[in-house]
Amino acid sequence: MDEGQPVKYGYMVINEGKIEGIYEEEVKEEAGEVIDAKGKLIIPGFVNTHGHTGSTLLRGAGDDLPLNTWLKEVMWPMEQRFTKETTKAATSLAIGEMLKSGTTTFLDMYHLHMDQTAELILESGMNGVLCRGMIGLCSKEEQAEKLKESVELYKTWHNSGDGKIKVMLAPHAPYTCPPDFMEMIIEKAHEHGIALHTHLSETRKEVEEHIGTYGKHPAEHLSELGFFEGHALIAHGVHLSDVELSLLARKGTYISHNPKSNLKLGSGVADVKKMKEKNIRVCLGTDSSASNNTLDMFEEMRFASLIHKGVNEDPTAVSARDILFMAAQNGGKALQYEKKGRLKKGYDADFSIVEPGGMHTLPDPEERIVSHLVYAHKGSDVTDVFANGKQLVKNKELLTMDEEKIRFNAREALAKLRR
Ligand SMILES: CSC[C@H]1O[C@@H](n2cnc3c(O)ncnc32)[C@H](O)[C@@H]1O
Ligand SMILES: [Zn+2]
Repeated sequence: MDEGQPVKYGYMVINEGKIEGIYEEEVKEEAGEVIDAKGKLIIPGFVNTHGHTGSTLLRGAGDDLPLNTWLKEVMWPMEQRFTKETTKAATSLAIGEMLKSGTTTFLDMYHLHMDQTAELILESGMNGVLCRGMIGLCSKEEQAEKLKESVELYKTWHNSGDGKIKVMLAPHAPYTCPPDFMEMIIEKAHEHGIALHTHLSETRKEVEEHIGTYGKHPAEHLSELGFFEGHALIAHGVHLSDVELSLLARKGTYISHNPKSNLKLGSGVADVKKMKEKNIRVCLGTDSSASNNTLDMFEEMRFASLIHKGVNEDPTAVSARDILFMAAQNGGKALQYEKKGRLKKGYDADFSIVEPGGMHTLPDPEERIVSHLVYAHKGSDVTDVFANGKQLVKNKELLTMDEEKIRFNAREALAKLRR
């Protein structure tokens, strides 16, 4: 399903992980396996462009706090106690949840055990972008060590697993990475041609403090340091000035819009209507389940579609098709996958089958299907999921992961943390 393209009925042929073709007539050629999705919807796999899978066990911890307090008093003290086992339990749970709700590609910004995350992604069959999140509130030696680790991660994993895994460099945010450290990271990114990802202008407080300290807005400051000269993706962008938005438009920077997290932390609402008017490349992310609290891209799509209509008092602010485009096709581009996020010949066979029969999606004439996908469907309507042509979810069951084990390990790992 592409932007502006109608819903189609037909037959999709998959070969060697790619979409070989989509036909209106039945294909008579012999097939290895035929999947009957009659009466169901086939949609592109979602691309979740911002999250922290390692934080998944903190779902429901530290509710009702603003970002600054939430990070300093809940997240960071808890995360300091995370072991490799904790992170494995958390990331496995996140991958399972994402897969079962139709996400086939995600970006993970985290600072612990990213090699293990890479292994888990490959085992699951999903696609993932690894970002070793760097917080620079430490000694110069530690900063250098974090950057070295990030570059190592790139050298080891970028484009591995037949291109399933990618790596970006990720300074956590301008308020945790002083300009000289930020500059070092940007230089390394340019030296190796690595894309950059960071949290940017998420809260009013951080922007005001940045202006107070440096006399300039954070995005303008990052631009001076060269952040937007290569491929760049920022998360949030809730408090960007008009000048900054125009700058990001000019630079072709991607913005991961994370509406549920922004609402839950009381950070505000990004001006997606204006971003659209300025032709900024917007994609969608959940952030972590500690600030969301689910990783269901259907929910993210619904919030993204509704809040901008409400805040702008304009029901045309963002359409259902705009949102689907952000959740799949633009996400694929933001994460530098050339052929993801579309059901089109030559694209990777990343798709989900969605059950249309629930009472919450009836009646369902053809012209309302896109509307239903954004305004009515939920992740639990996904029955089957494929990535790179391989089936990963069948009849709502994970094929490459042991769900019982994931559930047990998540509870156990949290219990251990609390002991
Ligand atoms: C060092 S990268 C991982 C780091 O990021 C924290 N985090 C999670 N969500 C957010 C957010 O919305 N803004 C800023 N930082 C966030 C997470 O807890 C990890 O410490
Ligand atoms: Zn985040």
